[in-house]
Amino acid sequence: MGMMREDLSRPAEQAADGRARMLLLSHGGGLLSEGVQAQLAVPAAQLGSAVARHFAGAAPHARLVGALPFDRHAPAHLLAPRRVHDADAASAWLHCMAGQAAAPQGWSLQDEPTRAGYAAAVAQAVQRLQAGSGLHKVVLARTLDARSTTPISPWWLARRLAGDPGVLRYVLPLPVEADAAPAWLVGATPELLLSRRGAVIASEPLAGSAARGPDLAASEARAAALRDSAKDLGEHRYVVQAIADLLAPLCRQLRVPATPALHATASMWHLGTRIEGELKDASADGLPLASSAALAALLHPTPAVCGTPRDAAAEAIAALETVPRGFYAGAVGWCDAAGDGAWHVALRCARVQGHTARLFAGAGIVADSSPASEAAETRAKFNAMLHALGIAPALFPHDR
Ligand SMILES: C=C(O[C@@H]1C=C(C(=O)O)C=C[C@H]1O)C(=O)O
Repeated sequence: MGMMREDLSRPAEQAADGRARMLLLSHGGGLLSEGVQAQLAVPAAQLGSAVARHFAGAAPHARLVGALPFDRHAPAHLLAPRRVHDADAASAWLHCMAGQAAAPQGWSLQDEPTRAGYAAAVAQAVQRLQAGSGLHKVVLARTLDARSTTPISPWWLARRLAGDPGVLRYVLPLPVEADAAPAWLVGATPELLLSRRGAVIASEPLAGSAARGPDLAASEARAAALRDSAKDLGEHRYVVQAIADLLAPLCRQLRVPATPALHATASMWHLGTRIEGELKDASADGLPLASSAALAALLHPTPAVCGTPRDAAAEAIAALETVPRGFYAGAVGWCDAAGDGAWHVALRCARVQGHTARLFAGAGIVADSSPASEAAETRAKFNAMLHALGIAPALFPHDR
């Protein structure tokens, strides 16, 4: 079912606007892909076998790059690039492309839902969670459309997101309708879904959050409160448990720390747990180890972005959210023919198309969540992107 499609756009055009380039860049490394040789557009459940079939007989360094959408049942957007460049080349390309773009200006902002609308959706979720119907956690997101009077370059935006050692930046060209303007998902995510190198795997889920902010003492106090918060520790535990339950049967050993650590980005505190394991040697049975893409598709979406249990939470999201997530809260990454690779949760991002950047932010809701605090948390999660876009906080729609 590995659907192979030839890319029909002209290479010269691709080179000029960067449409067929995907970028991943973190403190530890990165890549820049170029061109499209083939595409894999299957849903998560079929991804492992489609990736294995795609790589049958390929050289070990051959790679797939791309993303899984939030919806497990929607097709992934994976590409076999013509070339893959290293982190230095990726960085140089970003610098060059960003340098050719002007800073967007003349912003107008529109939130959907409004803060009050979001708080109302959280209140409805809390009712469902308290009703004892078996739903334990659901992650609800909201969006903010930032419109500029001038075009927004995804490369300019990705360069503006530099400087935070706790995140991985990404620029992902998105599939669009034939006559639509090109679109990208651009972001800086702190969350590792799954990495695999040989038999060694790691996942570092985050859940439970607080804003950092400029006042150091207040920020430290919020971090200390987060570490002790029963509500946040509970919210976090669902994620760790779900990942451990899915990985344990595949591993000969799996280390799951009993308590989370504090994880910082430039604007947020999170509770994070680094899970590490070693895959069972399945090759004795003549089976290859599950690829990083197959493992990412198995875990996705975790309760950090969807909820617990997964299907009931996805249903609640479909009922309570008004804007489709698309690739927000999906997974971005790469996998090579040996199965190694890394996949990150597509958070702290904007869908950039023409003059518009649609920002997304969500928060995990549990039975004792407060609608006002969850609205404030999502507002804080917009900050990194608002700052990168050069949008003054005062422009943010007033609380309604
Ligand atoms: C959903 C988002 O973040 C996720 C939700 C978190 C939480 O509920 O505390 C924390 C980190 C992420 O796993 C987002 O940034 O949009």
